[in-house]
Amino acid sequence: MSSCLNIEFGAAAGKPLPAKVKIVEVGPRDGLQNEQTIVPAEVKIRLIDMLSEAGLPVIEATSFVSPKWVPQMADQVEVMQGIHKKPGVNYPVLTPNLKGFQAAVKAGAQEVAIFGAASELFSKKNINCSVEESLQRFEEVTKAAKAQGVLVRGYVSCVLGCPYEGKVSPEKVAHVAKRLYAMGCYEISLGDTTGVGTPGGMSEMLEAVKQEVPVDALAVHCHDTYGQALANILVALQMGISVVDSSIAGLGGCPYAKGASGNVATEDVVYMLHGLGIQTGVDLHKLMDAGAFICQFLNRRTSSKVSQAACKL
Ligand SMILES: CC(C)(COP(=O)([O-])OP(=O)([O-])OC[C@H]1O[C@@H](n2cnc3c(N)ncnc32)[C@H](O)[C@@H]1OP(=O)([O-])[O-])[C@@H](O)C(=O)NCCC(=O)NCCSC(=O)C[C@@](C)(O)CC(=O)[O-]
Repeated sequence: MSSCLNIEFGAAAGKPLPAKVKIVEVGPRDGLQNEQTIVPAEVKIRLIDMLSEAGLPVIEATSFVSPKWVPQMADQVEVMQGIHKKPGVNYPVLTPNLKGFQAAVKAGAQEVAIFGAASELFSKKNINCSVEESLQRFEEVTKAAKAQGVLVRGYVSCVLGCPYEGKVSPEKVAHVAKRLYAMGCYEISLGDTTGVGTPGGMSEMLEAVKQEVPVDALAVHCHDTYGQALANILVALQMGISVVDSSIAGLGGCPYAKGASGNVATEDVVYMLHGLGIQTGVDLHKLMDAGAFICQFLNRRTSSKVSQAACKL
Protein backbone atom coordinates (compact mmCIF):
# COMPACT_ATOMS: atom_id res chain seq x y z
CA MET A 1 0.00 0.00 0.00
CA SER A 2 1.17 3.48 -0.81
CA SER A 3 2.76 5.52 1.95
CA CYS A 4 1.29 8.78 0.66
CA LEU A 5 -1.97 8.00 2.43
CA ASN A 6 -1.90 9.70 5.78
CA ILE A 7 -5.05 9.65 7.88
CA GLU A 8 -5.21 12.08 10.76
CA PHE A 9 -7.86 11.69 13.40
CA GLY A 10 -9.58 14.94 14.27
CA ALA A 11 -12.36 16.24 16.47
CA ALA A 12 -15.89 16.56 15.14
CA ALA A 13 -16.68 20.02 13.86
CA GLY A 14 -18.80 21.38 16.69
CA LYS A 15 -21.88 19.15 16.59
CA PRO A 16 -22.18 15.61 17.98
CA LEU A 17 -21.57 12.88 15.44
CA PRO A 18 -22.45 9.17 15.53
CA ALA A 19 -19.72 6.92 16.95
CA LYS A 20 -20.34 4.37 14.22
CA VAL A 21 -21.64 4.61 10.66
CA LYS A 22 -23.00 1.81 8.50
CA ILE A 23 -21.86 2.13 4.90
CA VAL A 24 -24.10 0.70 2.21
CA GLU A 25 -21.92 -0.01 -0.81
CA VAL A 26 -23.93 0.48 -4.00
CA GLY A 27 -21.11 0.23 -6.55
CA PRO A 28 -21.91 -3.19 -8.06
CA ARG A 29 -25.47 -1.99 -8.75
CA ASP A 30 -25.69 1.82 -8.92
CA GLY A 31 -22.06 2.08 -9.92
CA LEU A 32 -22.23 -0.28 -12.86
CA GLN A 33 -25.84 -0.04 -14.07
CA ASN A 34 -25.08 2.88 -16.37
CA GLU A 35 -21.93 1.43 -17.95
CA GLN A 36 -22.44 1.13 -21.69
CA THR A 37 -20.14 -1.86 -22.15
CA ILE A 38 -21.41 -4.97 -20.43
CA VAL A 39 -19.19 -5.91 -17.50
CA PRO A 40 -18.92 -9.73 -17.34
CA ALA A 41 -20.57 -11.42 -14.36
CA GLU A 42 -17.23 -12.82 -13.17
CA VAL A 43 -15.83 -9.28 -12.85
CA LYS A 44 -18.88 -8.16 -10.86
CA ILE A 45 -18.54 -11.23 -8.65
CA ARG A 46 -14.83 -10.59 -8.03
CA LEU A 47 -15.60 -6.95 -7.21
CA ILE A 48 -18.33 -7.90 -4.71
CA ASP A 49 -16.03 -10.47 -3.10
CA MET A 50 -13.27 -7.85 -2.73
CA LEU A 51 -15.77 -5.41 -1.20
CA SER A 52 -16.89 -8.12 1.24
CA GLU A 53 -13.25 -8.71 2.21
CA ALA A 54 -12.81 -4.97 2.79
CA GLY A 55 -15.31 -5.20 5.66
CA LEU A 56 -18.36 -3.50 4.17
CA PRO A 57 -21.49 -4.58 6.06
CA VAL A 58 -23.94 -4.10 3.16
CA ILE A 59 -23.24 -4.51 -0.55
CA GLU A 60 -26.05 -3.90 -3.01
CA ALA A 61 -25.28 -6.64 -5.46
CA THR A 62 -27.52 -6.19 -8.51
CA SER A 63 -31.07 -5.41 -9.56
CA PHE A 64 -33.97 -7.53 -10.75
CA VAL A 65 -35.33 -5.04 -13.25
CA SER A 66 -36.24 -5.42 -16.90
CA PRO A 67 -33.15 -6.23 -19.01
CA LYS A 68 -34.67 -4.07 -21.73
CA TRP A 69 -34.51 -1.08 -19.37
CA VAL A 70 -31.12 -1.82 -17.81
CA PRO A 71 -29.16 -4.35 -19.90
CA GLN A 72 -26.12 -4.13 -17.60
CA MET A 73 -28.03 -5.91 -14.83
CA ALA A 74 -29.30 -8.79 -16.99
CA ASP A 75 -26.85 -11.21 -15.34
CA GLN A 76 -28.41 -10.75 -11.91
CA VAL A 77 -29.00 -14.45 -11.20
CA GLU A 78 -25.43 -15.41 -12.14
CA VAL A 79 -24.08 -12.64 -9.94
CA MET A 80 -26.25 -13.53 -6.95
CA GLN A 81 -25.33 -17.17 -7.22
CA GLY A 82 -21.63 -16.57 -7.89
CA ILE A 83 -20.72 -14.31 -4.99
CA HIS A 84 -19.20 -15.66 -1.79
CA LYS A 85 -21.68 -14.46 0.79
CA LYS A 86 -19.68 -13.50 3.83
CA PRO A 87 -21.48 -14.20 7.11
CA GLY A 88 -22.80 -10.98 8.62
CA VAL A 89 -22.83 -9.12 5.31
CA ASN A 90 -26.16 -8.23 3.62
CA TYR A 91 -26.44 -8.32 -0.16
CA PRO A 92 -29.68 -6.47 -1.05
CA VAL A 93 -30.94 -6.25 -4.63
CA LEU A 94 -33.28 -3.78 -6.31
CA THR A 95 -36.79 -4.99 -7.14
CA PRO A 96 -39.30 -2.63 -8.80
CA ASN A 97 -42.27 -4.99 -8.62
CA LEU A 98 -43.51 -8.42 -7.60
CA LYS A 99 -41.99 -10.07 -10.68
CA GLY A 100 -38.55 -8.76 -9.70
CA PHE A 101 -39.11 -9.72 -6.06
CA GLN A 102 -39.99 -13.31 -6.91
CA ALA A 103 -36.98 -13.68 -9.20
CA ALA A 104 -34.71 -12.17 -6.54
CA VAL A 105 -35.90 -14.55 -3.83
CA LYS A 106 -35.52 -17.50 -6.20
CA ALA A 107 -31.91 -16.41 -6.80
CA GLY A 108 -31.25 -16.39 -3.06
CA ALA A 109 -31.77 -12.73 -2.08
CA GLN A 110 -32.56 -12.25 1.60
CA GLU A 111 -33.01 -8.50 1.32
CA VAL A 112 -34.52 -6.37 -1.44
CA ALA A 113 -34.83 -2.65 -2.09
CA ILE A 114 -37.85 -0.93 -3.57
CA PHE A 115 -37.20 2.39 -5.23
CA GLY A 116 -39.66 5.24 -5.36
CA ALA A 117 -39.25 8.93 -6.07
CA ALA A 118 -40.41 12.30 -4.84
CA SER A 119 -40.84 13.48 -8.43
CA GLU A 120 -43.63 12.37 -10.77
CA LEU A 121 -41.65 12.84 -13.96
CA PHE A 122 -38.65 10.95 -12.67
CA SER A 123 -40.89 8.10 -11.51
CA LYS A 124 -42.41 7.88 -14.97
CA LYS A 125 -39.02 7.92 -16.70
CA ASN A 126 -37.40 5.46 -14.29
CA ILE A 127 -40.09 2.88 -13.60
CA ASN A 128 -42.83 3.89 -16.03
CA CYS A 129 -45.54 4.72 -13.52
CA SER A 130 -46.73 7.53 -11.26
CA VAL A 131 -45.50 7.86 -7.68
CA GLU A 132 -48.86 6.61 -6.36
CA GLU A 133 -48.86 3.62 -8.72
CA SER A 134 -45.32 2.78 -7.66
CA LEU A 135 -46.33 2.84 -3.99
CA GLN A 136 -49.14 0.41 -4.74
CA ARG A 137 -46.68 -1.94 -6.47
CA PHE A 138 -44.30 -1.62 -3.54
CA GLU A 139 -47.13 -2.58 -1.14
CA GLU A 140 -47.38 -5.88 -3.01
CA VAL A 141 -43.62 -6.39 -2.65
CA THR A 142 -43.52 -5.55 1.05
CA LYS A 143 -46.49 -7.86 1.75
CA ALA A 144 -44.81 -10.75 -0.06
CA ALA A 145 -41.49 -9.96 1.63
CA LYS A 146 -43.07 -9.95 5.09
CA ALA A 147 -44.68 -13.33 4.41
CA GLN A 148 -41.30 -14.77 3.39
CA GLY A 149 -39.14 -13.09 6.02
CA VAL A 150 -37.27 -10.96 3.49
CA LEU A 151 -36.01 -7.54 4.61
CA VAL A 152 -37.01 -4.51 2.55
CA ARG A 153 -35.13 -1.26 2.18
CA GLY A 154 -36.78 1.73 0.52
CA TYR A 155 -35.32 4.46 -1.68
CA VAL A 156 -36.71 7.89 -2.37
CA SER A 157 -35.04 9.49 -5.41
CA CYS A 158 -34.76 13.18 -6.30
CA VAL A 159 -34.94 14.33 -2.69
CA LEU A 160 -32.97 17.52 -3.38
CA GLY A 161 -34.06 18.19 -6.94
CA CYS A 162 -35.20 16.46 -10.11
CA PRO A 163 -33.59 16.59 -13.56
CA TYR A 164 -37.07 16.91 -15.12
CA GLU A 165 -39.11 18.89 -12.56
CA GLY A 166 -36.43 21.01 -10.89
CA LYS A 167 -37.21 21.85 -7.27
CA VAL A 168 -38.72 19.09 -5.15
CA SER A 169 -40.47 20.03 -1.92
CA PRO A 170 -39.23 18.52 1.36
CA GLU A 171 -42.88 17.75 2.19
CA LYS A 172 -43.20 15.53 -0.89
CA VAL A 173 -40.02 13.68 0.11
CA ALA A 174 -41.35 13.26 3.66
CA HIS A 175 -44.66 11.96 2.34
CA VAL A 176 -43.07 9.25 0.16
CA ALA A 177 -40.59 8.30 2.90
CA LYS A 178 -43.44 7.98 5.41
CA ARG A 179 -45.42 5.72 3.07
CA LEU A 180 -42.42 3.45 2.47
CA TYR A 181 -41.69 3.25 6.19
CA ALA A 182 -45.35 2.54 7.00
CA MET A 183 -45.46 -0.36 4.53
CA GLY A 184 -42.55 -2.04 6.31
CA CYS A 185 -39.23 -0.76 4.96
CA TYR A 186 -36.75 -1.01 7.81
CA GLU A 187 -34.61 1.77 6.32
CA ILE A 188 -35.30 4.62 3.93
CA SER A 189 -32.45 5.86 1.76
CA LEU A 190 -32.84 9.46 0.60
CA GLY A 191 -31.30 9.88 -2.84
CA ASP A 192 -29.87 13.09 -4.24
CA THR A 193 -30.06 11.41 -7.62
CA THR A 194 -28.30 14.06 -9.68
CA GLY A 195 -26.15 15.51 -6.91
CA VAL A 196 -27.66 18.99 -7.14
CA GLY A 197 -28.20 19.42 -3.40
CA THR A 198 -26.24 21.65 -1.06
CA PRO A 199 -25.98 21.41 2.74
CA GLY A 200 -28.77 23.95 3.36
CA GLY A 201 -31.20 21.95 1.21
CA MET A 202 -30.10 18.69 2.82
CA SER A 203 -30.77 20.11 6.28
CA GLU A 204 -34.21 21.45 5.31
CA MET A 205 -35.21 18.17 3.65
CA LEU A 206 -34.02 16.06 6.60
CA GLU A 207 -35.91 18.26 9.07
CA ALA A 208 -39.10 17.49 7.15
CA VAL A 209 -38.42 13.75 6.80
CA LYS A 210 -37.46 13.38 10.48
CA GLN A 211 -40.99 14.50 11.38
CA GLU A 212 -42.32 11.36 9.70
CA VAL A 213 -39.63 8.65 9.96
CA PRO A 214 -37.36 7.94 12.94
CA VAL A 215 -33.87 9.22 12.26
CA ASP A 216 -32.29 5.83 12.96
CA ALA A 217 -34.28 4.42 10.03
CA LEU A 218 -32.86 6.97 7.56
CA ALA A 219 -29.89 6.82 5.20
CA VAL A 220 -28.47 9.31 2.73
CA HIS A 221 -27.47 8.48 -0.84
CA CYS A 222 -25.51 11.31 -2.41
CA HIS A 223 -24.23 11.69 -5.93
CA ASP A 224 -21.29 13.99 -6.37
CA THR A 225 -22.14 15.74 -9.64
CA TYR A 226 -21.59 19.21 -8.15
CA GLY A 227 -18.91 18.21 -5.64
CA GLN A 228 -21.33 18.61 -2.71
CA ALA A 229 -21.65 15.01 -1.55
CA LEU A 230 -19.23 14.96 1.41
CA ALA A 231 -20.54 18.29 2.70
CA ASN A 232 -24.10 17.00 2.43
CA ILE A 233 -23.18 13.78 4.21
CA LEU A 234 -21.51 15.69 7.04
CA VAL A 235 -24.68 17.70 7.57
CA ALA A 236 -26.70 14.48 7.62
CA LEU A 237 -24.35 12.98 10.24
CA GLN A 238 -24.73 16.11 12.35
CA MET A 239 -28.49 15.63 12.14
CA GLY A 240 -28.25 12.10 13.53
CA ILE A 241 -28.09 9.98 10.36
CA SER A 242 -25.73 7.04 10.72
CA VAL A 243 -26.22 5.15 7.45
CA VAL A 244 -24.47 6.37 4.30
CA ASP A 245 -24.69 4.93 0.78
CA SER A 246 -21.63 5.23 -1.44
CA SER A 247 -20.03 3.64 -4.47
CA ILE A 248 -16.55 2.23 -4.93
CA ALA A 249 -14.31 4.57 -6.97
CA GLY A 250 -17.25 7.00 -7.25
CA LEU A 251 -18.78 4.97 -10.08
CA GLY A 252 -22.38 5.38 -10.97
CA GLY A 253 -25.44 7.22 -12.04
CA CYS A 254 -29.00 6.36 -12.84
CA PRO A 255 -29.59 5.73 -16.58
CA TYR A 256 -32.95 7.52 -16.27
CA ALA A 257 -31.62 10.64 -14.52
CA LYS A 258 -30.23 13.00 -17.13
CA GLY A 259 -27.00 14.54 -15.88
CA ALA A 260 -26.43 12.16 -12.98
CA SER A 261 -22.75 11.47 -12.41
CA GLY A 262 -21.21 9.05 -9.98
CA ASN A 263 -22.12 8.45 -6.38
CA VAL A 264 -19.84 9.75 -3.70
CA ALA A 265 -16.78 7.47 -3.59
CA THR A 266 -16.79 4.96 -0.73
CA GLU A 267 -13.06 5.52 -0.23
CA ASP A 268 -13.66 9.26 0.33
CA VAL A 269 -16.52 8.64 2.76
CA VAL A 270 -14.47 6.14 4.75
CA TYR A 271 -11.49 8.51 4.84
CA MET A 272 -13.69 11.35 6.13
CA LEU A 273 -15.41 9.16 8.72
CA HIS A 274 -12.17 7.69 10.03
CA GLY A 275 -10.71 11.20 10.14
CA LEU A 276 -13.64 12.19 12.35
CA GLY A 277 -12.96 9.21 14.62
CA ILE A 278 -16.13 7.42 13.44
CA GLN A 279 -15.96 3.63 13.17
CA THR A 280 -16.99 1.89 9.94
CA GLY A 281 -15.39 -1.54 10.20
CA VAL A 282 -13.97 -0.97 6.71
CA ASP A 283 -10.33 -1.49 5.75
CA LEU A 284 -9.52 1.52 3.56
CA HIS A 285 -6.53 -0.14 1.93
CA LYS A 286 -8.52 -3.20 0.85
CA LEU A 287 -11.27 -0.86 -0.33
CA MET A 288 -8.82 1.01 -2.53
CA ASP A 289 -7.61 -2.28 -3.97
CA ALA A 290 -11.21 -3.07 -4.94
CA GLY A 291 -11.47 0.39 -6.53
CA ALA A 292 -8.24 -0.15 -8.45
CA PHE A 293 -9.50 -3.53 -9.65
CA ILE A 294 -12.73 -2.20 -11.15
CA CYS A 295 -11.11 0.95 -12.57
CA GLN A 296 -8.47 -1.16 -14.25
CA PHE A 297 -11.18 -3.30 -15.79
CA LEU A 298 -13.15 -0.24 -16.97
CA ASN A 299 -9.92 1.40 -18.13
CA ARG A 300 -10.90 4.51 -16.20
CA ARG A 301 -9.28 6.78 -13.64
CA THR A 302 -10.88 6.48 -10.21
CA SER A 303 -13.16 9.34 -9.14
CA SER A 304 -12.09 8.85 -5.53
CA LYS A 305 -9.92 11.77 -4.45
CA VAL A 306 -8.47 9.61 -1.69
CA SER A 307 -7.39 6.91 -4.12
CA GLN A 308 -5.96 9.53 -6.45
CA ALA A 309 -4.00 11.02 -3.57
CA ALA A 310 -2.84 7.59 -2.51
CA CYS A 311 -1.44 7.08 -6.02
CA LYS A 312 -3.89 4.34 -6.94
CA LEU A 313 -4.58 4.72 -10.68
C1 LIG B 1 -40.27 -1.31 -13.59
C2 LIG B 1 -40.20 -1.70 -15.03
C3 LIG B 1 -40.02 -3.20 -15.18
C4 LIG B 1 -41.52 -1.30 -15.67
O1 LIG B 1 -41.43 -1.40 -17.09
P1 LIG B 1 -42.71 -1.58 -17.98
O2 LIG B 1 -42.28 -1.66 -19.40
O3 LIG B 1 -43.72 -0.54 -17.61
O4 LIG B 1 -43.19 -3.00 -17.43
P2 LIG B 1 -44.35 -3.98 -17.80
O5 LIG B 1 -44.93 -4.49 -16.51
O6 LIG B 1 -45.28 -3.38 -18.82
O7 LIG B 1 -43.53 -5.16 -18.47
C5 LIG B 1 -42.81 -4.97 -19.68
C6 LIG B 1 -41.81 -6.09 -19.84
O8 LIG B 1 -40.86 -6.08 -18.78
C7 LIG B 1 -40.90 -7.31 -18.07
N1 LIG B 1 -40.67 -7.05 -16.65
C8 LIG B 1 -41.45 -6.38 -15.80
N2 LIG B 1 -40.88 -6.34 -14.59
C9 LIG B 1 -39.73 -7.02 -14.68
C10 LIG B 1 -38.69 -7.32 -13.76
N3 LIG B 1 -38.75 -6.92 -12.49
N4 LIG B 1 -37.64 -8.01 -14.18
C11 LIG B 1 -37.56 -8.43 -15.47
N5 LIG B 1 -38.50 -8.16 -16.41
C12 LIG B 1 -39.57 -7.46 -15.99
C13 LIG B 1 -42.28 -7.87 -18.37
O9 LIG B 1 -42.30 -9.26 -18.18
C14 LIG B 1 -42.46 -7.47 -19.80
O10 LIG B 1 -41.68 -8.32 -20.61
P3 LIG B 1 -42.06 -8.61 -22.14
O11 LIG B 1 -43.44 -9.20 -22.09
O12 LIG B 1 -42.03 -7.28 -22.88
O13 LIG B 1 -40.97 -9.56 -22.61
C15 LIG B 1 -39.06 -0.96 -15.81
O14 LIG B 1 -39.37 0.39 -15.86
C16 LIG B 1 -37.73 -1.14 -15.15
O15 LIG B 1 -37.18 -2.23 -15.12
N6 LIG B 1 -37.17 -0.05 -14.61
C17 LIG B 1 -35.92 -0.11 -13.87
C18 LIG B 1 -35.16 1.15 -14.02
C19 LIG B 1 -33.91 1.09 -13.18
O16 LIG B 1 -33.42 0.04 -12.82
N7 LIG B 1 -33.38 2.27 -12.91
C20 LIG B 1 -32.18 2.41 -12.13
C21 LIG B 1 -32.36 2.13 -10.67
S1 LIG B 1 -33.07 3.47 -9.73
C22 LIG B 1 -31.72 4.44 -9.34
O17 LIG B 1 -30.64 4.23 -9.84
C23 LIG B 1 -31.88 5.48 -8.26
C24 LIG B 1 -31.29 5.03 -6.92
C25 LIG B 1 -32.06 3.80 -6.38
O18 LIG B 1 -29.94 4.64 -7.06
C26 LIG B 1 -31.37 6.15 -5.87
C27 LIG B 1 -30.96 7.53 -6.37
O19 LIG B 1 -29.80 7.73 -6.76
O20 LIG B 1 -31.82 8.39 -6.36
